[in-house]
Amino acid sequence: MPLILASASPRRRDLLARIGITPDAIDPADIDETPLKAELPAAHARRLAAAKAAAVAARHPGATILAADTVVAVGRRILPKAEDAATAAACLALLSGRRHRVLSAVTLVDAAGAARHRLSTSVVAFKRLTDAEVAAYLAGGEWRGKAGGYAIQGSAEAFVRFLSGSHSGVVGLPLFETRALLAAAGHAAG
Ligand SMILES: Cc1cn([C@H]2C[C@H](O)[C@@H](COP(=O)(O)OP(=O)(O)OP(=O)(O)O)O2)c(=O)[nH]c1=O
Repeated sequence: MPLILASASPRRRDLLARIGITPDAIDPADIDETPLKAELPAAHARRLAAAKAAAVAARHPGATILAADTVVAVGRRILPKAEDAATAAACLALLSGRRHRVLSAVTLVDAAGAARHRLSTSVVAFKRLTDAEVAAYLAGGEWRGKAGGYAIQGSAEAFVRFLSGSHSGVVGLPLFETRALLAAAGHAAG
């Protein structure tokens, strides 16, 4: 049965390829990603992954749909996706010298329309960032479109003093959880 990746993120496509899965189609959900009032980070990631999968499933009856959502959180606070340098700078100021969580929720809707969910939680600790490090990182542009204003798959990995959890989950698609969901729906991963 066809597999649809409900994501505009090229990182998610590349991560899937690492376990030998090429989706038959890519159909981004394009839903409203605004957090609800007082919504906690894990609930937010779960809700958005489920909503992306449901929106795309409605367009592809009988297909398997895979969707994910990644959230960077400091305590109960959800950091924005950085679309401009000022937002990225504010995120980096918050992350400098402390630990944060990265929550990646994955939803798979099977051919019969049943949804299954998994959540990956990672803890990441950044070094204390100097003004020069922040300025250089902002100039590099890797933060654009990234939750929390950084991409661990790029130069920001050099800021990471400690990581516990799932590296692929921080990048956007936790491969352990994704493989389990795909296998349960009859899609063999490498
Ligand atoms: C923390 C972190 C996030 N990110 C990215 C992954 C996601 O693309 C993005 C979080 O936004 P998401 O809303 O999870 O995903 P998206 O809007 O890019 O794509 P779609 O909703 O269509 O699936 O941040 C990294 O690439 N590296 C990182 O280290």
